[in-house]
Amino acid sequence: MPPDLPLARLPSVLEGYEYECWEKVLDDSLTGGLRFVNKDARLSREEELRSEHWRERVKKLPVLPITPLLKEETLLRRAHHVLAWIMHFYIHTLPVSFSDIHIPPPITLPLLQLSREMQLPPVLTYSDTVLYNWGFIDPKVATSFPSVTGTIDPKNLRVLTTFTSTPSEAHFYLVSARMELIGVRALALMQSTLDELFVGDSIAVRRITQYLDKLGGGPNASSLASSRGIIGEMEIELNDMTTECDPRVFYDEIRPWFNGIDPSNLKEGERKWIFDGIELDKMLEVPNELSGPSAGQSSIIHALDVFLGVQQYSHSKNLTGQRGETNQPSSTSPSTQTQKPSFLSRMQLYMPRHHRNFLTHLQNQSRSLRALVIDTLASAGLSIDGSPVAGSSSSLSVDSVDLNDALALLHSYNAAVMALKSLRDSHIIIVTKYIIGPAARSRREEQEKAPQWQKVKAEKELEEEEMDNAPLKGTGGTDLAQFLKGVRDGTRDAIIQPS
Ligand code: HEM
Repeated sequence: MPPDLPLARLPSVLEGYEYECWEKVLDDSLTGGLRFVNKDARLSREEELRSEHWRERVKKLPVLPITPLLKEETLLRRAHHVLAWIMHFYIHTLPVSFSDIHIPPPITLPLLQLSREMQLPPVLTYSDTVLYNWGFIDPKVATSFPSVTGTIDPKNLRVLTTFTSTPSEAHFYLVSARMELIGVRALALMQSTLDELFVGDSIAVRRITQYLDKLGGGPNASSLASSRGIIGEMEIELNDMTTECDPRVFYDEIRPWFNGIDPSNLKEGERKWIFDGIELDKMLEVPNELSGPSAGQSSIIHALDVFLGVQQYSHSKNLTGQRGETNQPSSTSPSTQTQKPSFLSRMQLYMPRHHRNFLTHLQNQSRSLRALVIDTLASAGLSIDGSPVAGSSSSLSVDSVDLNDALALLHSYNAAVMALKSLRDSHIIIVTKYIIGPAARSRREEQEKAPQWQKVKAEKELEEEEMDNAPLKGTGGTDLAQFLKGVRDGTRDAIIQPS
Protein backbone atom coordinates (compact mmCIF):
# COMPACT_ATOMS: atom_id res chain seq x y z
CA MET A 1 0.00 0.00 0.00
CA PRO A 2 1.29 3.46 -0.77
CA PRO A 3 2.18 5.46 2.35
CA ASP A 4 0.45 8.50 0.84
CA LEU A 5 -3.26 8.83 0.49
CA PRO A 6 -4.10 8.24 -3.20
CA LEU A 7 -5.28 11.36 -5.05
CA ALA A 8 -9.09 11.35 -5.16
CA ARG A 9 -9.14 13.79 -8.09
CA LEU A 10 -6.68 15.31 -10.53
CA PRO A 11 -6.18 19.07 -10.21
CA SER A 12 -8.78 20.78 -12.46
CA VAL A 13 -6.12 22.62 -14.41
CA LEU A 14 -2.43 21.83 -14.58
CA GLU A 15 -0.03 23.97 -16.62
CA GLY A 16 -3.02 25.30 -18.55
CA TYR A 17 -4.49 21.87 -19.41
CA GLU A 18 -7.95 21.00 -18.10
CA TYR A 19 -7.79 17.52 -16.64
CA GLU A 20 -11.15 18.11 -15.00
CA CYS A 21 -12.81 16.87 -18.23
CA TRP A 22 -11.44 13.34 -17.60
CA GLU A 23 -12.72 13.39 -14.04
CA LYS A 24 -16.14 14.66 -15.16
CA VAL A 25 -16.55 11.92 -17.73
CA LEU A 26 -15.64 9.36 -15.07
CA ASP A 27 -18.09 10.97 -12.62
CA ASP A 28 -20.85 10.69 -15.20
CA SER A 29 -20.08 7.06 -15.93
CA LEU A 30 -20.48 6.35 -12.21
CA THR A 31 -23.66 8.31 -11.68
CA GLY A 32 -25.13 7.70 -15.14
CA GLY A 33 -26.17 4.13 -14.43
CA LEU A 34 -24.24 2.72 -17.42
CA ARG A 35 -25.05 -0.94 -17.91
CA PHE A 36 -22.71 -3.75 -18.87
CA VAL A 37 -23.55 -5.07 -22.32
CA ASN A 38 -23.28 -8.65 -23.52
CA LYS A 39 -25.42 -10.77 -25.79
CA ASP A 40 -27.99 -11.31 -23.01
CA ALA A 41 -28.27 -7.65 -21.98
CA ARG A 42 -31.72 -6.16 -22.48
CA LEU A 43 -31.32 -2.40 -22.43
CA SER A 44 -34.26 -0.04 -22.71
CA ARG A 45 -34.07 2.55 -25.51
CA GLU A 46 -33.42 5.20 -22.89
CA GLU A 47 -30.49 3.24 -21.44
CA GLU A 48 -29.04 2.73 -24.91
CA LEU A 49 -29.23 6.44 -25.66
CA ARG A 50 -27.70 7.40 -22.34
CA SER A 51 -24.81 5.05 -22.89
CA GLU A 52 -24.32 6.20 -26.48
CA HIS A 53 -24.36 9.83 -25.38
CA TRP A 54 -21.70 9.12 -22.74
CA ARG A 55 -19.44 7.39 -25.26
CA GLU A 56 -19.83 10.33 -27.68
CA ARG A 57 -18.51 12.59 -24.91
CA VAL A 58 -15.49 10.32 -24.49
CA LYS A 59 -14.77 10.52 -28.23
CA LYS A 60 -14.99 14.33 -28.11
CA LEU A 61 -12.55 14.76 -25.19
CA PRO A 62 -9.46 16.79 -26.07
CA VAL A 63 -6.25 14.79 -26.47
CA LEU A 64 -4.36 16.02 -23.40
CA PRO A 65 -0.60 15.73 -22.96
CA ILE A 66 0.79 13.80 -20.00
CA THR A 67 3.87 15.99 -19.44
CA PRO A 68 2.32 18.04 -16.60
CA LEU A 69 1.48 14.78 -14.79
CA LEU A 70 5.03 13.51 -14.85
CA LYS A 71 6.19 15.61 -11.93
CA GLU A 72 4.42 13.52 -9.27
CA GLU A 73 3.83 9.80 -8.98
CA THR A 74 0.42 10.38 -7.35
CA LEU A 75 -0.70 12.35 -10.43
CA LEU A 76 0.39 9.53 -12.73
CA ARG A 77 -1.43 6.94 -10.59
CA ARG A 78 -4.67 8.92 -10.54
CA ALA A 79 -4.48 9.57 -14.29
CA HIS A 80 -3.96 5.85 -15.05
CA HIS A 81 -6.84 5.06 -12.70
CA VAL A 82 -9.22 7.55 -14.36
CA LEU A 83 -8.38 6.63 -17.97
CA ALA A 84 -8.35 2.86 -17.38
CA TRP A 85 -11.78 3.00 -15.68
CA ILE A 86 -13.16 5.14 -18.52
CA MET A 87 -11.75 2.66 -21.06
CA HIS A 88 -13.41 -0.34 -19.35
CA PHE A 89 -16.72 1.56 -19.14
CA TYR A 90 -16.38 2.49 -22.81
CA ILE A 91 -15.59 -1.02 -24.05
CA HIS A 92 -18.12 -2.88 -21.95
CA THR A 93 -21.05 -0.59 -22.76
CA LEU A 94 -20.62 -0.90 -26.54
CA PRO A 95 -23.46 -2.67 -28.34
CA VAL A 96 -22.70 -6.27 -29.27
CA SER A 97 -21.46 -6.57 -32.85
CA PHE A 98 -18.93 -8.53 -34.86
CA SER A 99 -16.61 -5.61 -35.51
CA ASP A 100 -13.44 -4.77 -33.58
CA ILE A 101 -13.57 -2.46 -30.60
CA HIS A 102 -12.07 0.95 -31.31
CA ILE A 103 -10.72 2.91 -28.36
CA PRO A 104 -10.82 6.62 -29.27
CA PRO A 105 -7.61 8.73 -29.47
CA PRO A 106 -8.40 10.93 -26.41
CA ILE A 107 -8.10 7.74 -24.31
CA THR A 108 -5.56 5.84 -26.42
CA LEU A 109 -2.84 8.47 -26.48
CA PRO A 110 -2.62 9.60 -22.84
CA LEU A 111 -3.34 6.10 -21.48
CA LEU A 112 -0.66 4.45 -23.59
CA GLN A 113 1.81 7.26 -22.86
CA LEU A 114 1.15 7.08 -19.10
CA SER A 115 1.39 3.30 -19.13
CA ARG A 116 4.69 3.47 -20.97
CA GLU A 117 5.98 5.90 -18.36
CA MET A 118 4.71 3.77 -15.47
CA GLN A 119 5.72 0.45 -17.09
CA LEU A 120 2.17 -0.82 -16.67
CA PRO A 121 -0.24 -2.28 -19.25
CA PRO A 122 -2.87 0.19 -20.56
CA VAL A 123 -5.73 -1.62 -18.87
CA LEU A 124 -7.34 -1.71 -15.44
CA THR A 125 -4.97 -3.35 -12.95
CA TYR A 126 -5.10 -4.32 -9.27
CA SER A 127 -3.39 -1.03 -8.46
CA ASP A 128 -6.29 0.88 -10.09
CA THR A 129 -8.98 -1.12 -8.28
CA VAL A 130 -7.31 -1.57 -4.88
CA LEU A 131 -3.94 0.07 -4.18
CA TYR A 132 -4.88 3.54 -5.43
CA ASN A 133 -8.63 3.30 -5.03
CA TRP A 134 -9.19 4.30 -1.41
CA GLY A 135 -9.71 7.28 0.81
CA PHE A 136 -10.58 7.79 4.47
CA ILE A 137 -14.15 7.65 5.74
CA ASP A 138 -13.21 10.10 8.45
CA PRO A 139 -10.12 12.15 7.54
CA LYS A 140 -9.99 13.60 11.09
CA VAL A 141 -9.47 10.15 12.62
CA ALA A 142 -6.97 9.36 9.89
CA THR A 143 -4.81 12.35 10.67
CA SER A 144 -4.54 11.29 14.30
CA PHE A 145 -2.51 8.35 12.97
CA PRO A 146 1.01 9.06 11.79
CA SER A 147 1.22 8.89 8.03
CA VAL A 148 2.69 5.42 7.92
CA THR A 149 0.69 2.77 6.11
CA GLY A 150 1.09 0.16 8.84
CA THR A 151 -0.81 2.41 11.20
CA ILE A 152 -3.80 3.29 9.01
CA ASP A 153 -7.00 2.10 10.62
CA PRO A 154 -8.40 -0.50 8.15
CA LYS A 155 -11.94 0.27 9.34
CA ASN A 156 -11.56 3.88 8.21
CA LEU A 157 -11.22 3.07 4.51
CA ARG A 158 -13.69 3.79 1.74
CA VAL A 159 -13.50 3.01 -1.95
CA LEU A 160 -13.25 5.80 -4.56
CA THR A 161 -14.45 4.19 -7.81
CA THR A 162 -16.72 1.23 -8.58
CA PHE A 163 -18.53 -0.01 -11.69
CA THR A 164 -21.77 -0.96 -10.04
CA SER A 165 -22.09 1.25 -6.94
CA THR A 166 -23.00 -1.94 -5.04
CA PRO A 167 -21.83 -2.56 -1.44
CA SER A 168 -20.56 -5.94 -2.73
CA GLU A 169 -18.12 -4.28 -5.11
CA ALA A 170 -16.83 -1.82 -2.51
CA HIS A 171 -16.36 -4.66 -0.03
CA PHE A 172 -14.54 -6.75 -2.66
CA TYR A 173 -11.87 -4.03 -3.04
CA LEU A 174 -11.77 -3.17 0.66
CA VAL A 175 -10.97 -6.74 1.73
CA SER A 176 -7.94 -6.72 -0.57
CA ALA A 177 -6.94 -3.25 0.65
CA ARG A 178 -7.15 -4.36 4.29
CA MET A 179 -5.10 -7.45 3.51
CA GLU A 180 -2.48 -5.16 1.98
CA LEU A 181 -2.47 -3.04 5.13
CA ILE A 182 -1.96 -6.11 7.31
CA GLY A 183 0.77 -7.13 4.89
CA VAL A 184 2.71 -3.93 5.57
CA ARG A 185 3.62 -5.41 8.98
CA ALA A 186 4.85 -8.55 7.22
CA LEU A 187 7.13 -6.39 5.07
CA ALA A 188 8.66 -4.86 8.19
CA LEU A 189 9.34 -8.35 9.59
CA MET A 190 10.89 -9.41 6.29
CA GLN A 191 13.22 -6.42 6.47
CA SER A 192 14.28 -7.25 10.05
CA THR A 193 14.83 -10.89 9.08
CA LEU A 194 17.00 -9.92 6.12
CA ASP A 195 19.11 -7.80 8.46
CA GLU A 196 19.53 -10.75 10.85
CA LEU A 197 20.34 -13.09 7.97
CA PHE A 198 23.27 -10.85 7.24
CA VAL A 199 24.58 -11.43 10.79
CA GLY A 200 23.70 -15.12 10.72
CA ASP A 201 24.84 -16.04 14.25
CA SER A 202 22.97 -17.93 16.98
CA ILE A 203 21.36 -14.75 18.34
CA ALA A 204 20.16 -13.98 14.83
CA VAL A 205 18.66 -17.48 14.65
CA ARG A 206 16.63 -16.83 17.83
CA ARG A 207 15.47 -13.44 16.62
CA ILE A 208 14.43 -14.79 13.23
CA THR A 209 12.47 -17.52 15.03
CA GLN A 210 10.50 -14.79 16.84
CA TYR A 211 9.87 -12.89 13.62
CA LEU A 212 8.61 -16.05 11.97
CA ASP A 213 6.25 -16.65 14.89
CA LYS A 214 4.85 -13.17 14.42
CA LEU A 215 4.46 -13.85 10.72
CA GLY A 216 3.00 -17.31 10.76
CA GLY A 217 1.60 -17.87 14.25
CA GLY A 218 4.31 -20.42 15.10
CA PRO A 219 4.65 -22.39 18.35
CA ASN A 220 5.42 -19.36 20.53
CA ALA A 221 2.84 -17.09 18.98
CA SER A 222 0.23 -17.62 21.72
CA SER A 223 2.05 -14.99 23.78
CA LEU A 224 1.88 -12.51 20.89
CA ALA A 225 -0.83 -10.01 20.02
CA SER A 226 -2.22 -12.29 17.34
CA SER A 227 -1.83 -16.02 17.89
CA ARG A 228 -2.66 -16.62 14.22
CA GLY A 229 0.26 -14.45 13.13
CA ILE A 230 0.14 -11.86 10.36
CA ILE A 231 -0.58 -14.41 7.62
CA GLY A 232 -3.42 -15.77 9.78
CA GLU A 233 -4.80 -12.24 10.14
CA MET A 234 -4.72 -11.91 6.36
CA GLU A 235 -6.66 -15.16 6.09
CA ILE A 236 -9.30 -13.92 8.57
CA GLU A 237 -9.65 -10.76 6.50
CA LEU A 238 -9.98 -12.78 3.28
CA ASN A 239 -12.74 -14.88 4.85
CA ASP A 240 -14.55 -11.66 5.71
CA MET A 241 -15.27 -11.39 1.97
CA THR A 242 -18.44 -13.44 2.48
CA THR A 243 -19.94 -11.00 5.00
CA GLU A 244 -20.72 -8.21 2.53
CA CYS A 245 -19.84 -9.38 -0.96
CA ASP A 246 -22.68 -11.36 -2.50
CA PRO A 247 -21.31 -14.16 -4.76
CA ARG A 248 -24.18 -13.76 -7.24
CA VAL A 249 -23.68 -10.00 -7.52
CA PHE A 250 -19.93 -10.54 -7.85
CA TYR A 251 -20.21 -13.12 -10.62
CA ASP A 252 -23.09 -11.66 -12.62
CA GLU A 253 -22.67 -7.93 -12.15
CA ILE A 254 -19.14 -7.02 -11.03
CA ARG A 255 -16.68 -9.46 -12.55
CA PRO A 256 -17.68 -8.97 -16.21
CA TRP A 257 -16.51 -5.33 -16.06
CA PHE A 258 -12.96 -6.53 -15.31
CA ASN A 259 -12.72 -8.48 -18.56
CA GLY A 260 -9.69 -7.82 -20.67
CA ILE A 261 -8.38 -9.83 -23.61
CA ASP A 262 -5.31 -11.78 -24.54
CA PRO A 263 -4.47 -10.09 -27.88
CA SER A 264 -2.37 -13.03 -29.06
CA ASN A 265 -5.05 -15.59 -28.24
CA LEU A 266 -8.55 -14.22 -28.74
CA LYS A 267 -11.37 -16.49 -27.57
CA GLU A 268 -14.22 -17.39 -29.88
CA GLY A 269 -16.54 -14.41 -30.29
CA GLU A 270 -14.10 -12.07 -28.56
CA ARG A 271 -13.42 -8.75 -30.30
CA LYS A 272 -10.01 -7.21 -30.88
CA TRP A 273 -9.22 -3.94 -29.09
CA ILE A 274 -7.86 -1.35 -31.53
CA PHE A 275 -6.15 1.69 -30.04
CA ASP A 276 -7.11 4.43 -32.51
CA GLY A 277 -4.53 7.17 -32.86
CA ILE A 278 -1.57 5.08 -31.65
CA GLU A 279 0.28 5.96 -34.88
CA LEU A 280 0.34 9.62 -33.81
CA ASP A 281 3.08 8.91 -31.27
CA LYS A 282 5.99 6.95 -32.74
CA MET A 283 7.20 5.93 -29.27
CA LEU A 284 4.05 3.86 -28.63
CA GLU A 285 3.74 0.14 -29.28
CA VAL A 286 0.62 -1.96 -29.79
CA PRO A 287 -0.06 -3.44 -26.33
CA ASN A 288 0.18 -7.20 -25.90
CA GLU A 289 -0.83 -7.41 -22.21
CA LEU A 290 -4.50 -6.56 -21.72
CA SER A 291 -5.82 -8.96 -19.06
CA GLY A 292 -8.10 -7.37 -16.50
CA PRO A 293 -7.33 -6.77 -12.84
CA SER A 294 -6.75 -9.73 -10.50
CA ALA A 295 -5.58 -9.96 -6.91
CA GLY A 296 -2.95 -12.28 -8.38
CA GLN A 297 -1.31 -8.93 -9.29
CA SER A 298 -0.89 -8.11 -5.60
CA SER A 299 2.77 -8.30 -4.62
CA ILE A 300 2.24 -9.12 -0.95
CA ILE A 301 1.51 -12.84 -1.25
CA HIS A 302 4.18 -13.27 -3.90
CA ALA A 303 6.60 -11.47 -1.57
CA LEU A 304 5.75 -13.96 1.19
CA ASP A 305 6.41 -16.81 -1.25
CA VAL A 306 9.79 -15.41 -2.22
CA PHE A 307 10.77 -14.51 1.32
CA LEU A 308 9.95 -17.97 2.68
CA GLY A 309 11.72 -19.57 -0.31
CA VAL A 310 8.43 -21.23 -1.24
CA GLN A 311 7.99 -19.82 -4.74
CA GLN A 312 10.01 -22.52 -6.48
CA TYR A 313 7.44 -24.99 -5.13
CA SER A 314 4.27 -22.87 -5.29
CA HIS A 315 5.01 -21.02 -8.52
CA SER A 316 7.47 -23.06 -10.52
CA LYS A 317 8.74 -21.38 -13.67
CA ASN A 318 6.63 -23.81 -15.68
CA LEU A 319 3.40 -22.77 -13.97
CA THR A 320 1.79 -20.59 -16.59
CA GLY A 321 -1.81 -21.16 -15.51
CA GLN A 322 -2.56 -22.73 -18.89
CA ARG A 323 -4.39 -25.97 -19.44
CA GLY A 324 -2.92 -29.37 -18.62
CA GLU A 325 0.22 -28.40 -16.75
CA THR A 326 1.69 -29.65 -13.50
CA ASN A 327 3.29 -27.62 -10.76
CA GLN A 328 6.72 -29.16 -10.55
CA PRO A 329 9.87 -27.32 -9.54
CA SER A 330 11.33 -26.13 -12.83
CA SER A 331 14.42 -28.33 -12.70
CA THR A 332 12.36 -31.53 -12.60
CA SER A 333 9.39 -30.67 -14.77
CA PRO A 334 9.09 -32.60 -18.00
CA SER A 335 7.59 -29.61 -19.77
CA THR A 336 10.62 -27.35 -19.81
CA GLN A 337 10.07 -26.81 -23.51
CA THR A 338 7.15 -24.43 -22.79
CA GLN A 339 7.85 -20.94 -24.09
CA LYS A 340 5.04 -19.24 -22.21
CA PRO A 341 6.00 -16.88 -19.38
CA SER A 342 5.18 -18.18 -15.90
CA PHE A 343 2.03 -16.95 -14.16
CA LEU A 344 4.15 -15.08 -11.65
CA SER A 345 6.24 -13.28 -14.24
CA ARG A 346 3.10 -12.31 -16.18
CA MET A 347 1.37 -10.97 -13.08
CA GLN A 348 4.48 -8.97 -12.24
CA LEU A 349 3.99 -7.03 -15.49
CA TYR A 350 0.75 -5.68 -13.99
CA MET A 351 2.35 -4.59 -10.70
CA PRO A 352 3.62 -1.08 -10.03
CA ARG A 353 7.26 -1.04 -11.14
CA HIS A 354 8.64 -0.55 -7.63
CA HIS A 355 6.72 -3.66 -6.45
CA ARG A 356 8.27 -5.60 -9.30
CA ASN A 357 11.70 -4.28 -8.34
CA PHE A 358 11.10 -5.20 -4.71
CA LEU A 359 10.28 -8.80 -5.65
CA THR A 360 13.41 -8.99 -7.81
CA HIS A 361 15.44 -7.56 -4.93
CA LEU A 362 14.02 -10.20 -2.54
CA GLN A 363 14.71 -12.92 -5.08
CA ASN A 364 18.31 -11.81 -5.56
CA GLN A 365 19.26 -11.84 -1.89
CA SER A 366 22.51 -13.74 -1.50
CA ARG A 367 21.37 -15.06 1.89
CA SER A 368 18.03 -16.79 1.97
CA LEU A 369 15.84 -17.62 4.94
CA ARG A 370 15.25 -21.17 3.73
CA ALA A 371 18.98 -21.74 3.40
CA LEU A 372 19.46 -20.46 6.94
CA VAL A 373 16.91 -22.97 8.28
CA ILE A 374 18.60 -25.84 6.46
CA ASP A 375 22.11 -24.76 7.44
CA THR A 376 21.06 -24.27 11.04
CA LEU A 377 19.66 -27.80 11.16
CA ALA A 378 22.88 -29.09 9.65
CA SER A 379 24.97 -27.22 12.18
CA ALA A 380 22.89 -28.81 14.97
CA GLY A 381 23.58 -32.25 13.50
CA LEU A 382 20.25 -32.74 11.72
CA SER A 383 19.98 -33.46 8.02
CA ILE A 384 17.13 -33.10 5.59
CA ASP A 385 15.43 -36.01 3.83
CA GLY A 386 17.12 -37.21 0.68
CA SER A 387 19.42 -35.39 -1.68
CA PRO A 388 20.28 -31.67 -1.77
CA VAL A 389 17.37 -29.49 -0.83
CA ALA A 390 16.24 -26.76 -3.21
CA GLY A 391 16.69 -23.39 -1.57
CA SER A 392 19.93 -24.19 0.28
CA SER A 393 22.56 -21.84 -1.03
CA SER A 394 24.88 -22.78 1.85
CA SER A 395 26.34 -19.31 1.71
CA LEU A 396 25.79 -18.99 5.45
CA SER A 397 28.09 -20.14 8.17
CA VAL A 398 25.97 -20.89 11.19
CA ASP A 399 28.26 -22.22 13.86
CA SER A 400 27.32 -24.21 16.92
CA VAL A 401 23.59 -23.62 17.12
CA ASP A 402 21.89 -25.33 20.00
CA LEU A 403 19.63 -28.23 18.91
CA ASN A 404 16.61 -26.64 20.63
CA ASP A 405 17.20 -23.36 18.83
CA ALA A 406 17.53 -25.14 15.51
CA LEU A 407 14.30 -27.06 16.10
CA ALA A 408 12.49 -23.92 17.23
CA LEU A 409 13.56 -22.18 14.00
CA LEU A 410 12.42 -25.17 11.95
CA HIS A 411 8.99 -25.30 13.63
CA SER A 412 8.45 -21.57 13.27
CA TYR A 413 9.50 -21.68 9.62
CA ASN A 414 7.20 -24.62 8.89
CA ALA A 415 4.35 -22.89 10.76
CA ALA A 416 4.75 -19.84 8.52
CA VAL A 417 4.70 -22.03 5.40
CA MET A 418 1.58 -23.81 6.68
CA ALA A 419 -0.07 -20.47 7.44
CA LEU A 420 0.46 -19.53 3.79
CA LYS A 421 -0.93 -22.88 2.71
CA SER A 422 -3.97 -22.32 4.95
CA LEU A 423 -4.46 -18.85 3.42
CA ARG A 424 -4.50 -20.55 0.01
CA ASP A 425 -7.02 -23.15 1.28
CA SER A 426 -9.34 -20.30 2.23
CA HIS A 427 -8.70 -18.60 -1.11
CA ILE A 428 -9.74 -21.75 -2.97
CA ILE A 429 -12.97 -21.88 -0.93
CA ILE A 430 -13.63 -18.22 -1.81
CA VAL A 431 -12.93 -18.78 -5.51
CA THR A 432 -15.27 -21.79 -5.47
CA LYS A 433 -18.00 -19.69 -3.88
CA TYR A 434 -17.52 -16.65 -6.13
CA ILE A 435 -16.56 -18.14 -9.50
CA ILE A 436 -16.61 -21.92 -9.83
CA GLY A 437 -20.05 -22.39 -8.20
CA PRO A 438 -21.78 -19.50 -10.00
CA ALA A 439 -20.21 -20.58 -13.32
CA ALA A 440 -21.68 -24.06 -12.91
CA ARG A 441 -25.05 -22.51 -12.01
CA SER A 442 -25.00 -20.26 -15.03
CA ARG A 443 -24.09 -23.18 -17.34
CA ARG A 444 -27.02 -25.17 -15.93
CA GLU A 445 -29.37 -22.23 -16.51
CA GLU A 446 -28.12 -21.79 -20.08
CA GLN A 447 -28.69 -25.45 -20.69
CA GLU A 448 -32.22 -25.38 -19.33
CA LYS A 449 -33.10 -22.50 -21.63
CA ALA A 450 -31.65 -24.19 -24.74
CA PRO A 451 -33.76 -26.18 -27.23
CA GLN A 452 -33.49 -29.99 -27.03
CA TRP A 453 -30.96 -30.46 -29.88
CA GLN A 454 -28.63 -27.92 -28.28
CA LYS A 455 -29.03 -29.56 -24.87
CA VAL A 456 -27.51 -32.78 -26.14
CA LYS A 457 -24.55 -30.83 -27.51
CA ALA A 458 -24.15 -28.76 -24.32
CA GLU A 459 -24.17 -31.90 -22.17
CA LYS A 460 -21.38 -33.32 -24.30
CA GLU A 461 -19.40 -30.09 -23.96
CA LEU A 462 -19.85 -30.12 -20.21
CA GLU A 463 -18.60 -33.70 -20.03
CA GLU A 464 -15.57 -32.79 -22.10
CA GLU A 465 -14.86 -29.86 -19.85
CA GLU A 466 -15.07 -32.06 -16.74
CA MET A 467 -12.61 -34.45 -18.34
CA ASP A 468 -10.37 -31.58 -19.24
CA ASN A 469 -9.81 -30.66 -15.59
CA ALA A 470 -12.45 -27.95 -15.20
CA PRO A 471 -10.96 -25.54 -17.71
CA LEU A 472 -12.79 -22.55 -16.29
CA LYS A 473 -10.66 -19.48 -16.88
CA GLY A 474 -9.43 -17.03 -14.26
CA THR A 475 -9.15 -13.31 -14.86
CA GLY A 476 -5.61 -13.69 -16.08
CA GLY A 477 -6.64 -16.53 -18.38
CA THR A 478 -5.58 -19.22 -15.91
CA ASP A 479 -6.97 -22.72 -15.84
CA LEU A 480 -8.57 -21.98 -12.54
CA ALA A 481 -9.20 -24.92 -10.20
CA GLN A 482 -6.20 -26.92 -11.30
CA PHE A 483 -3.91 -23.91 -11.12
CA LEU A 484 -4.94 -22.74 -7.64
CA LYS A 485 -4.73 -26.26 -6.20
CA GLY A 486 -1.29 -26.65 -7.77
CA VAL A 487 -0.09 -23.46 -6.07
CA ARG A 488 -1.61 -24.52 -2.71
CA ASP A 489 -0.13 -28.04 -2.85
CA GLY A 490 3.22 -26.65 -3.94
CA THR A 491 3.21 -24.40 -0.86
CA ARG A 492 2.65 -27.42 1.40
CA ASP A 493 5.49 -29.29 -0.34
CA ALA A 494 7.90 -26.57 0.78
CA ILE A 495 7.71 -27.83 4.38
CA ILE A 496 11.16 -28.88 5.60
CA GLN A 497 11.34 -32.31 7.19
CA PRO A 498 14.52 -33.34 8.95
CA SER A 499 15.31 -37.06 8.70
C1 HEM B 1 -13.99 -12.89 -4.28
C2 HEM B 1 -12.68 -12.85 -4.05
C3 HEM B 1 -11.62 -13.44 -4.94
C4 HEM B 1 -11.75 -14.13 -6.10
C5 HEM B 1 -13.02 -14.54 -6.82
C6 HEM B 1 -10.41 -14.43 -6.56
C7 HEM B 1 -10.11 -15.10 -7.74
C8 HEM B 1 -8.86 -15.44 -8.14
C9 HEM B 1 -8.55 -16.06 -9.39
C10 HEM B 1 -9.56 -16.37 -10.46
C11 HEM B 1 -7.23 -16.29 -9.44
C12 HEM B 1 -6.44 -16.98 -10.56
C13 HEM B 1 -5.56 -16.01 -11.23
C14 HEM B 1 -6.30 -15.22 -12.26
O1 HEM B 1 -6.70 -15.79 -13.25
O2 HEM B 1 -6.44 -14.01 -12.05
C15 HEM B 1 -6.68 -15.77 -8.23
C16 HEM B 1 -5.36 -15.82 -7.91
C17 HEM B 1 -4.84 -15.19 -6.83
N1 HEM B 1 -5.52 -14.45 -5.90
FE1 HEM B 1 -7.52 -14.26 -5.75
N2 HEM B 1 -9.50 -13.94 -5.68
C18 HEM B 1 -10.20 -13.31 -4.69
C19 HEM B 1 -9.67 -12.63 -3.64
C20 HEM B 1 -8.33 -12.48 -3.41
C21 HEM B 1 -7.76 -11.64 -2.42
C22 HEM B 1 -8.53 -10.72 -1.47
C23 HEM B 1 -6.42 -11.80 -2.48
C24 HEM B 1 -5.36 -11.12 -1.66
C25 HEM B 1 -4.93 -9.93 -1.88
C26 HEM B 1 -6.14 -12.75 -3.54
C27 HEM B 1 -4.89 -13.16 -3.93
C28 HEM B 1 -4.62 -13.98 -5.01
C29 HEM B 1 -3.29 -14.43 -5.37
C30 HEM B 1 -1.99 -14.09 -4.66
C31 HEM B 1 -3.44 -15.19 -6.51
C32 HEM B 1 -2.32 -15.93 -7.28
C33 HEM B 1 -2.34 -17.40 -6.91
C34 HEM B 1 -1.58 -17.65 -5.63
O3 HEM B 1 -0.44 -17.18 -5.51
O4 HEM B 1 -2.14 -18.34 -4.75
N3 HEM B 1 -7.33 -13.14 -4.09
N4 HEM B 1 -7.68 -15.25 -7.45
